[in-house]
Amino acid sequence: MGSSGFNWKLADHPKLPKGKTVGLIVLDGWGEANPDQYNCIHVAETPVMDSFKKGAPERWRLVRAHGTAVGLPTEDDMGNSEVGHNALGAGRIFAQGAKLVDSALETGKLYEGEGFKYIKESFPTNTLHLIGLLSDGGVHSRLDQLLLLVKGASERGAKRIRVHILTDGRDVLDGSSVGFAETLENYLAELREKGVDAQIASGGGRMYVTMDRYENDWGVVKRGWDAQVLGEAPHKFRNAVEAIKTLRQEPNTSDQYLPPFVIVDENGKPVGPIVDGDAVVTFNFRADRMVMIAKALEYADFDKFDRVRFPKIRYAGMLQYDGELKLPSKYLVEPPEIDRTSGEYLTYNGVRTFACSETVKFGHVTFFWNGNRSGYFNPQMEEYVEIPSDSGITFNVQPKMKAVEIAEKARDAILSKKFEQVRVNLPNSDMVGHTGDIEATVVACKAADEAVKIIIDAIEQVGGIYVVTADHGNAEDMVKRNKKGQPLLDKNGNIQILTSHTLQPVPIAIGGPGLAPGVQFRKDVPNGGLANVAATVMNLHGFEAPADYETTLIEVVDN
Ligand SMILES: O=C(O)[C@@H](CO)OP(=O)(O)O
Ligand SMILES: [Mn+2]
Ligand SMILES: [Mn+2]
Repeated sequence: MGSSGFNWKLADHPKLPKGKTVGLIVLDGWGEANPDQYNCIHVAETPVMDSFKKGAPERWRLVRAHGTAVGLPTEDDMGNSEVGHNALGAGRIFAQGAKLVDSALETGKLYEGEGFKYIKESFPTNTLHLIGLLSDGGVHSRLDQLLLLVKGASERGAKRIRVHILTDGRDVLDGSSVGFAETLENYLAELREKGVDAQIASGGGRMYVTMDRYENDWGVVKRGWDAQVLGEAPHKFRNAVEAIKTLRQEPNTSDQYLPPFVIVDENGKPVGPIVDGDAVVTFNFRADRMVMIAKALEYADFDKFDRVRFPKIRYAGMLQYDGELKLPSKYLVEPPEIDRTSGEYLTYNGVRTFACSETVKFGHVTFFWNGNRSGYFNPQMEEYVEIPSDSGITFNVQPKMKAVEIAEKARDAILSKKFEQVRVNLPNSDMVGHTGDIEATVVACKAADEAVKIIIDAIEQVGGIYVVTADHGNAEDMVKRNKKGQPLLDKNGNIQILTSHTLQPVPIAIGGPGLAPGVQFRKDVPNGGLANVAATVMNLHGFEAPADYETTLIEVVDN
């Protein structure tokens, strides 16, 4: 029994034994697609992953990792780490942030909640600031939701609105920011005609300004703070479209890495610093890259960088980003209630867990895995190890990242026999895939494959079981395609590089000496997705999954 009185006891699996070491490997951004020159996984030497597919067809299959299979609004929504790891860890499909915000805006419920009432108190006298990612990528935020929120707020009394934009180029094509900024500018101009003083106030590229995660580099958040709150940045412009167009011409920049800028008036004064009494909304629905800025905006006690000024604001997140820290305390839309995750169950059923990745993905196999909850369920049963990531670089210059270090930590954890589950995320194919550098992504895929080898060799040694899968696609397709699947060319005849995730399914492979001989993938779950993995893994630990979990992918046949 847990402290809440809830019965966490899982039923024994009728056929599968307990106590095996299960190595659970998530390759980040590793999908299955047609083998061509833009499929970096195909181009790379990946003997280990290839052997799973070729060697044991009844223990290798594809699972869905995008759209409704992971709780996103439509089948056109690519997968991402948050929804992917949520599904992997929770074993059920929850309507995710993107969808919840859509419906809260559509029904108007967003405006009736505590969060909106709270920020609304600032409207008569002060400015409403909106900070977030400007694109239609649908991974962290969506432009249409931002426009609806601006409209809704202005109809409910917001007279002065300032938008602090973060340019994307990671979930959408590089170079598309100009268009998104134009759309927003035009919309704000319409509002100005109606008497609302609405403007873009600052900006910067998402990977260089504000949207760091897992405390990899507070300097990123500070650059955003300086521009958004203090109104200070190395670059000053009269409007955002001009800012983006100009700054993109600087060497080594892109939408993702645009330097911070502020918009100034005719006297050179910033148009929208954040001051006492203002309301602030971070409009991203996705959690990981909003937690750090939320801490800076909310915590009186804060020592990560010198804020210079800490204005007394009314701050709300689009969602609550961390369910354990209850951060931020005010929010516009209730987050998905991802409860009773597999990780929590396993701590109550004697399964000791080790989880590891490097900083940039550390929270994926801990925080996301556990339903957007930081910390341990039970520190006696769990150990989480973070390998520090390199910071201040784009990962195409270091495509091997910390794959070997992660794999060696996992290997040692497996050989120590202190854990029944050893879980890792290998970031390479995703992080390097996002840079759009095809050559480097090939190196990244090879490095990930080598890391898998280190871990499954350790599993062999202890007589354990491995489960290798991925959270969504990325490196298997690096080019934008037309409906027929042919690469699209830009005006100059160059292929259009796809930096984003994809809609592709991902592989899952099981094996190892500890796997009971008759275990194989069932044929009757053809539409299986990431949410089916949790029940599968519980089985491999010797338990039946809870009744409301998505069904297991495996069966045990007598042979
Ligand atoms: O980097 C990120 O924030 C996203 C892409 O926007 O990637 P992932 O979902 O793999 O973390
Ligand atoms: Mn991912
Ligand atoms: Mn990614």
